[in-house]
Amino acid sequence: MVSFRGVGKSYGAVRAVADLDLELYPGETVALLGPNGAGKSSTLDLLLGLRSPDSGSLSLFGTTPQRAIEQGRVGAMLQSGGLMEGVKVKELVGLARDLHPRAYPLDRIMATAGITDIADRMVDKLSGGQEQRVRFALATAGANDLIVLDEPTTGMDVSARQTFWGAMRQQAEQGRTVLFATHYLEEADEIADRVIVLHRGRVLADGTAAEIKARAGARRVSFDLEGPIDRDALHGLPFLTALEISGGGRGDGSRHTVRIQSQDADATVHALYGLGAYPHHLEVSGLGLEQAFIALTTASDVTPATAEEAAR
Ligand SMILES: Nc1ncnc2c1ncn2[C@@H]1O[C@H](COP(=O)(O)OP(=O)(O)OP(=O)(O)O)[C@@H](O)[C@H]1O
Repeated sequence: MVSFRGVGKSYGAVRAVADLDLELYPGETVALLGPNGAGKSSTLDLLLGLRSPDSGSLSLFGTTPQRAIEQGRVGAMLQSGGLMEGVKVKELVGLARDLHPRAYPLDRIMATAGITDIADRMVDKLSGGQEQRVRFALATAGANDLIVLDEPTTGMDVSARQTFWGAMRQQAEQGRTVLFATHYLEEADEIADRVIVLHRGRVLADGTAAEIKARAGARRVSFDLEGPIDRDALHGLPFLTALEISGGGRGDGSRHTVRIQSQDADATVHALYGLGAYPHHLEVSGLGLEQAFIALTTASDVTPATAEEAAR
């Protein structure tokens, strides 16, 4: 239903999207992740026909983005662009409803977005989180087949976020495709059934959150050490990608907690015993999505971050 073939987009010398191939299928909930400047917003702008590609081609529902939007197949909630001022919330949502070829009843849109209680508020008097909910109402004013959300929960409090994702789940259960860009990796982990990691305008990884975590390869190893520690020897352990040592006072008898990221946890632990160390509370676990994301993006950088930075 969405197809990018070799799509490129530059702004002057900045290559925001580079030779991007991407297919989205009906009913998927897809998270678009990437560090700042990775090209997420540019990709969404291209998808929505707000910008034209310099190279390659893209289609939505077998037609152009503009045509698909005219047909009321796409709803979007973007980061940029202010809301219309001088109108009440219900008037603005009513306007979006009137423009939608397959609109839902106004009460239902307002209730779904959790804005019934602010229906009579002026749009320019809303808090950041309330504005986001109104944007959400505008994106879901009718029966869209695809919903595109650029960092939708920025500024929302915990309960607003829960309401928001509950409503999005309902949309997905009704067979809609939901594509959202986010910096909240836990949202991607919990909500998306597919995660696409963009970096420097290209797809770096594409799969379920579990696949992305496995793809990062690294595992976490943590343990405590009693007594004096040899920091250089720990830094010299094989296959380390990150090392963090905490605790330990000035006295020799104190306990340190060591957290390691390793590309080969078995070999690292073996070498640790080889140092004559006796690790207590040894734990080996997979990476969370956040660490996997950092491991993947830093590994692909020309200048990788230091081990300490990667561990943070
Ligand atoms: N209108 C523009 N003019 C010039 N450069 C731009 C423009 N829009 C984006 N860029 C540049 O293109 C690159 C990709 O930006 P984009 O906003 O798509 O990234 P992003 O992944 O959405 O970033 P963020 O997470 O910070 O929102 C960045 O280097 C950005 O500075």
